[in-house]
Amino acid sequence: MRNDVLSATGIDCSYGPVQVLFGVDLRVGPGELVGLCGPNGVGKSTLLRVLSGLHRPTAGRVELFGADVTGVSAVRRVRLGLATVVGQAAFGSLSVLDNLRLHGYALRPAQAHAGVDAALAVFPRLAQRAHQPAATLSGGERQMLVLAKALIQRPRLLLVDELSLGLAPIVVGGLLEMLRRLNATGMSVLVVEQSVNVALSLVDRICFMERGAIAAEHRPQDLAARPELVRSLMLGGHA
Ligand SMILES: Nc1ncnc2c1ncn2[C@@H]1O[C@H](COP(=O)(O)OP(=O)(O)OP(=O)(O)O)[C@@H](O)[C@H]1O
Repeated sequence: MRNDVLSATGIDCSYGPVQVLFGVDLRVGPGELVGLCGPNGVGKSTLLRVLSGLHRPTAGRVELFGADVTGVSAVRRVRLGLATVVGQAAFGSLSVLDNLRLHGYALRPAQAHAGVDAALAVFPRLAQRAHQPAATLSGGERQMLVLAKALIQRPRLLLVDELSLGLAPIVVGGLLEMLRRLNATGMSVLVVEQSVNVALSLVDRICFMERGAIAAEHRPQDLAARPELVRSLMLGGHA
């Protein structure tokens, strides 16, 4: 579809001789918040790596904002408006502010400055800790820092891998609220989530992977009264 912000069609992907993605089709529309769930090892993170340009598919096509980016580098995808949030990596001995500044290195100074200010405005908690070494942040604050870094580039599409991993529910609740607010500003978001309950509380549409492909797609409201279906989709083997 022409106005999709992200469209992946027929994606195959392998690690050496082992194929892990089999003809994946996935799309994210403008302003949509889409979840990607499924059992461990089904290929969710691999798909995210393919979408962000970190791993080359063996077949298929990836389009971002209507442009074919299948063979395009991760850096050029960032320039087109894509940001990816994976893990909680930060330079522990550097301050929160320096971590953010470092992330804006590829931007013009004025742009980087404005990007850092905008990111800190989204996360006042980080602004309070701007001069603290990143190593002293809590898990939730570190997750805020990786989200804030992604925001510096002012992305139009945000890919998030495992936002809730290892975090207390109250911390996750705060991060979800942040994602909702960013989405409300018009930013499209694709989240890979291990917790189906977290995903269901957040997204407009949820895609379930099974055996390296998208096996089902639902609106959260359609799943509210179908816990058995949700369980089988999360365990795999339903298709
Ligand atoms: N760098 C790699 N080299 C070889 N195989 C890999 C590599 N990364 C992942 N795999 C394999 O590819 C398959 C898909 O892994 P992937 O991490 O994409 O799944 P996932 O759905 O994100 O899993 P999880 O929910 O546990 O993070 C798994 O069988 C995994 O062992």
